[in-house]
Amino acid sequence: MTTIQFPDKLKWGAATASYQIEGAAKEGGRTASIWDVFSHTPGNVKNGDHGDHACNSYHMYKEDVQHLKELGVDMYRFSISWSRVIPDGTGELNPEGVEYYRNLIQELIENGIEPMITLYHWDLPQVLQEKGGWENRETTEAFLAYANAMFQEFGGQVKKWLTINEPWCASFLSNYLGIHAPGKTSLQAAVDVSHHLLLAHGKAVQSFRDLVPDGEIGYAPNVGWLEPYSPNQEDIDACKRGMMWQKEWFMDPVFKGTYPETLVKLFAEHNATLNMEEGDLEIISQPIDMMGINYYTGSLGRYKEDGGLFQVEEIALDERRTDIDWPIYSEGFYKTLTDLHQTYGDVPIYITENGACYNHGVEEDGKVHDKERVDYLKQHLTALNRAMEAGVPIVGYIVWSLLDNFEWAEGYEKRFGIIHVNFETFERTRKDSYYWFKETVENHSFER
Ligand SMILES: CCOCCOc1ccc(-c2cn(C[C@@H]3NC[C@@H](O)[C@H]3O)nn2)cc1
Repeated sequence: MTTIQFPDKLKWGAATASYQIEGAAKEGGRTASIWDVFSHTPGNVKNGDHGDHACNSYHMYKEDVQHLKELGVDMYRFSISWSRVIPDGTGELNPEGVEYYRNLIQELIENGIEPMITLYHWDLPQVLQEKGGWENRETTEAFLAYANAMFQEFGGQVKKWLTINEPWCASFLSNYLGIHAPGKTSLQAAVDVSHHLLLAHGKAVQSFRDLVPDGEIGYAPNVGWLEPYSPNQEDIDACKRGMMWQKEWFMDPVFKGTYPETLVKLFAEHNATLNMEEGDLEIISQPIDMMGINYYTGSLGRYKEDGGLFQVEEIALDERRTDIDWPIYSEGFYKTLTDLHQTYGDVPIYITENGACYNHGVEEDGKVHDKERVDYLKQHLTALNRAMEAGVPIVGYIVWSLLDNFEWAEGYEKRFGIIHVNFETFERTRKDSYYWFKETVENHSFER
């Protein structure tokens, strides 16, 4: 047996998101978000699932906090439902909505768990979508007002903040590929949304410096790794293009104050122009205190002339896939982390999401034997440890997810939790992976 030992300074956490776990969609003054509309539109979500009740965490947050306390983690990453705290998208705060998050934060702190808030985890108020949503530059001002209100309400107790979760998903997956809300299929819309998300991020970072001067703020891009299928230059270039879409497009503006020219040109060739105003990039490239990285999967990449926008096709390294059919590629995690460090320097990195979809149910012994998830976590935490030893400044690892939850267009069938949720009774059952993660956190190490 080999021991994988982590430095004591590495923080451990678990993550969720508002639309995926809260439920109470029409309670406490909350109004519809784009995900309420999208999930209630037939055909958009598997099995017609939606987030009306989700994990019922709006009513069960105290139990969730107890699971976190007994897990022994340092921090809990959750997101705020914008339409719960500001039902009109702009203007008045909803006291009931604010009170829910104040109670959650209080419960966490009283149980020795540090809150990490994600301001935008995809659930834009529908009221704002009806005014153009993120395609409308004005939404960046609405986001700033929402962020400021949250900084003022919770900045005294909450010192770790993320502005935007997975901007690639919230822009291209949602407005070009049409797979997530609002389900558009316009490259121009996606390019506009991606820029406005980054602009909103920069405006919030600027304001955060005044409102929470002792806090840390960042954002949480998602990245996948594409390893060239062969040493042929066309395969190497195809992989660079494919990864640029999630990596350089969302990181160069923040860390270098520029967009990658290759993609600006590629989008223009497909009639999608980057519409910026003077000063936008200065706002976007405000220094941040940390970067969240969400990593799940990777594969080999090979040039394919008719391989879509980036002329690349993905080929799984081997047949092992999770139950959401994503290849398992922990070496890609190591390569992603070392590549980011080489490209963007010593910005502290939180792994804000890493985890696997396995759809085990509760067995007759009342347990959930998700060995495959434990194996996935062992492989990826080994890769993380290698990256730390290679000098990558990783400061935290936050597993996705604490609970099985609403996995967007895949609905409830796809389970990422270390805790099983019965979506009829809302009963929580700790999986084998919960107990393995608890021991790993406790010992800062595991055997493999
Ligand atoms: C190119 C074609 O691609 C078709 C599908 O494309 C994707 C890509 C990525 C995802 C995806 C889902 N998740 C997990 C969530 N992260 C945030 C949290 O809320 C988790 O639920 N991350 N990425 C889904 C679909």
